[in-house]
Amino acid sequence: MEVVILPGTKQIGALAADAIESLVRRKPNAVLGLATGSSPLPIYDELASRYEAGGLDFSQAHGFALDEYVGLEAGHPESYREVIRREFTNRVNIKPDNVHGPDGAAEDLEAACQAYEDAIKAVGGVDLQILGVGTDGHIGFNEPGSSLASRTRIKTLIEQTRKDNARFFDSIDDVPHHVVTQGLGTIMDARHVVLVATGAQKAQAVRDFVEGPVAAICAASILQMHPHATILVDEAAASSLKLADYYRHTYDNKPEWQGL
Ligand SMILES: N[C@@H]1[C@@H](O)[C@H](O)[C@@H](COP(=O)(O)O)O[C@@H]1O
Repeated sequence: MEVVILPGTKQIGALAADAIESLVRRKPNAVLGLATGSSPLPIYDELASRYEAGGLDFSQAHGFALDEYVGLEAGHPESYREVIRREFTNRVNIKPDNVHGPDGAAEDLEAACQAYEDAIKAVGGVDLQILGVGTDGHIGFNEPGSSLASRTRIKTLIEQTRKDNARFFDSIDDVPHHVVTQGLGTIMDARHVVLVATGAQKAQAVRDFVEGPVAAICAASILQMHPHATILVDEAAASSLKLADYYRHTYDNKPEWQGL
């Protein structure tokens, strides 16, 4: 796990975009794992401006969303399918048919979750998975207690997550209780994961998953077992890390050829 402490969201967006740009240049049909929430927005903004400036081509790339609410009608502006479209895929030249999300409106959710796993496998798996983290340490919608080996499935949201996400809805009553999410096992299959956390409200979760034990009570801690996990944090989100100085020293002295 590599922890990179950066001054702010602009630098975080640029560094993550560098990793995605070099992947897409190396492998034009790269498979990107796309996350919602506010944390990845600087990455999407940066990728959209690099695309507009010319030279960054997503025409052969694929995108797979992490998760989705259950029970929102198709086209609901806060369904993650719409959010991903609005915040990222509509702003670059990725083909709409190449962008997928778990189907939270399916009649048979279990079959839809299996079909999603199959679709990811069919394109060869995710090359780079973008992640945020919830205040309770969830990634995707893998709430505390999620099996560390879980696959795409239905989950029930913890009240705190519904409160955290209520800002996107008219009221907390409109936030669904159920979601479908890639499992921790699914996320762990991605070849590179890049997690972004910013702001003091994430400091505890960051400390728990980076420096605490690997445990289902803090789902993101499974990333300690990932061979290529990059954690991009601002100073506020890094403020509770015991080894912050070591992470800074390591990154400052990193050989350039290593990349992210
Ligand atoms: N399912 C999403 C997560 O993928 C995201 O990481 C989390 C944090 O969001 P934010 O980045 O807005 O804090 O929110 C939601 O619960």
